Amino acid sequence: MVNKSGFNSKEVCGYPLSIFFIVVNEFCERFSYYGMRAVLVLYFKYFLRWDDDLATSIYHTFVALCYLTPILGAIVADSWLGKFKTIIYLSIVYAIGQVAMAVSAIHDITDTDRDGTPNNMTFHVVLSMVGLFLIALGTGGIKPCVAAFGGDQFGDHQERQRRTFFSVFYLCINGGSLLSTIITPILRAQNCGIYSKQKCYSLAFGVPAALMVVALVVFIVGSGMYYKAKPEGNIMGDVCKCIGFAISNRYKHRSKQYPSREHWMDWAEDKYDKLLIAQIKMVLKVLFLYIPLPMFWTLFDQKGSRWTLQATTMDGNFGAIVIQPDQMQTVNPILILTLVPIMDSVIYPLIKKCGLNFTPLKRMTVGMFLAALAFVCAAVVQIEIDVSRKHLTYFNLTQFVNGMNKPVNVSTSEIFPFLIIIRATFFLQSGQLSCAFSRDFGFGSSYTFFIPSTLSLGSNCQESITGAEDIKPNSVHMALQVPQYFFITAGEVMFSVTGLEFSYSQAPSNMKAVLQAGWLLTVAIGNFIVLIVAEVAKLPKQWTEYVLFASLLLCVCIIFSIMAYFYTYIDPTEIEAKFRRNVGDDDDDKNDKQRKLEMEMMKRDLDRSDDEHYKGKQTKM
Ligand SMILES: N[C@@H](CC(=O)O)C(=O)NCC(=O)O
Repeated sequence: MVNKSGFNSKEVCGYPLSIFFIVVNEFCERFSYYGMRAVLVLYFKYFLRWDDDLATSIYHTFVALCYLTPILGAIVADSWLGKFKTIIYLSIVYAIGQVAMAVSAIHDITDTDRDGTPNNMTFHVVLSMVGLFLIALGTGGIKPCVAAFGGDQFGDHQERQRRTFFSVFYLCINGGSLLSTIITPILRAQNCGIYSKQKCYSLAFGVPAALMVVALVVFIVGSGMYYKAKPEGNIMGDVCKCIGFAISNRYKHRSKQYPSREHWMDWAEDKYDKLLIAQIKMVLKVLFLYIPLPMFWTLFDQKGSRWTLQATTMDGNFGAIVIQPDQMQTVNPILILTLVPIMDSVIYPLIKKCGLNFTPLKRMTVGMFLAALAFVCAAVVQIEIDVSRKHLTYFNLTQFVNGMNKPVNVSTSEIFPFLIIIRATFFLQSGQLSCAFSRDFGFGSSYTFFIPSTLSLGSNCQESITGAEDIKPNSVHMALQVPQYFFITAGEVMFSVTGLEFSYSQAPSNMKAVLQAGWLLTVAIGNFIVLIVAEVAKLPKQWTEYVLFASLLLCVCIIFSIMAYFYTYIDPTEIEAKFRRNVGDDDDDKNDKQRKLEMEMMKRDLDRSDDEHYKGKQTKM
């Protein structure tokens, strides 16, 4: 198959073979990203021993950084390296970051006294922060490139196949996210270590690191099959320069003696192409509409922080399986995989049949409302938890009272997680004495075990050791989080999937990437808002913070619906064609030299008439 640029690519069932490598790459990369992110907040809390607020703040700073770097990636790819090389180089940076995270979580490295806790926490903090910075640079940098690189592989005659590719691409994102969010919490819950056994964060970060290496290798293997478009020049730079010129030119002509122009961007006409100005106007119109959007992400991204911390205070016993708090996040991709097809093939057509015009902006407004509703549900669940007063911690606190007159060494290994309850086995070691006993725990419970003075060589520890329950297990079930996950995911489908499509359809042909970067920027700002609101509000009760966020989004939702009401949908292709036709008509009549001459004369005439006009105004005044 020969694509639009004359590139001859191999095809399978009408699809370029190269996209197979891109789709697999995306699956592995998203596995790596979401797998690492799923356990991140618990790593901060239980490994680095940060409090909930610091853990939440650093988590959101990291997510914000991941969505700020796409601008950097887009600039590097468009103006310098091209998409292929940008993906390769930034994927290497990304993989190094993931490896740094895995190494930072090996407690044995600084556990000099071998008591199970790191002795030099600064080393672990610094290494993990460097790792997170590299990951943010890598994942954000490649984000606007991979999907666009996939789109580039199709010819103009393959519109249908390209659309299918983007759907499969989105499903791969959520497939990767779903699998990793199930697997990494399981790995994290294992015990591992050289000198002492601790929760295995190093493995939970190590597997995503390995998957990132796989993603890179798969992408490189496909190298010979890709169509690699040359960098088209820095469109983002051109846009900024043109806007800058319009502003400075407007400022230079700020005096009332100069006639105003229809749009402030028209002040760029003195130097820039009319088509470019028209395209920038379209982009600015959409960017203006983006202003309230970060608030949606402020709520949406808290499922990885506040909601995961909330789940640690709940009972994850689902009968046949025990769900880890960080595994609750899988509800989101599961619902995405089911809701997207249902919405597309049932709900939206049904609404259309009822004669309602459910425009993209209306869908996004409803999506915001649903996210606010999700936080109302989270607040109700939080009140339940607070009332139950059994929310100390998800981890079982265990202490031993030693009745013997010699020291006893106790170690433990837990059997996780596909059991109805958590069963912990303890190993006791004191001189010649060595025995083991097992106990079942409920989530959040705390026990004290008594080692009797009579314990000796050959004793049956299972029977001899008695225990007392200090804190009863968490009683509020994790299933209560399902409604809040349902509303936030339904909101995501209506808001995010529609928003992406809206941004694409309203963007001029050469600025689709600019608007994608703008869209991703709203996610970054949303995550910064979490930090600001949480810091400024400093509410004593978690449920009041949820209500505050729900109220803020509701207000923003009302503002957005008003803005949306005044928005008029455009067809960028038609507008661009109109401008090109005007230039084309000129081309038919004039040769290059003549046109240049005419332009010069026109400009001189304009300058003269402007001068006269201004002079005239001055005399009138
Ligand atoms: N629904 C999310 C994935 C998740 O949160 O598990 C999604 O589709 N995100 C888009 C992305 O590009 O990661």
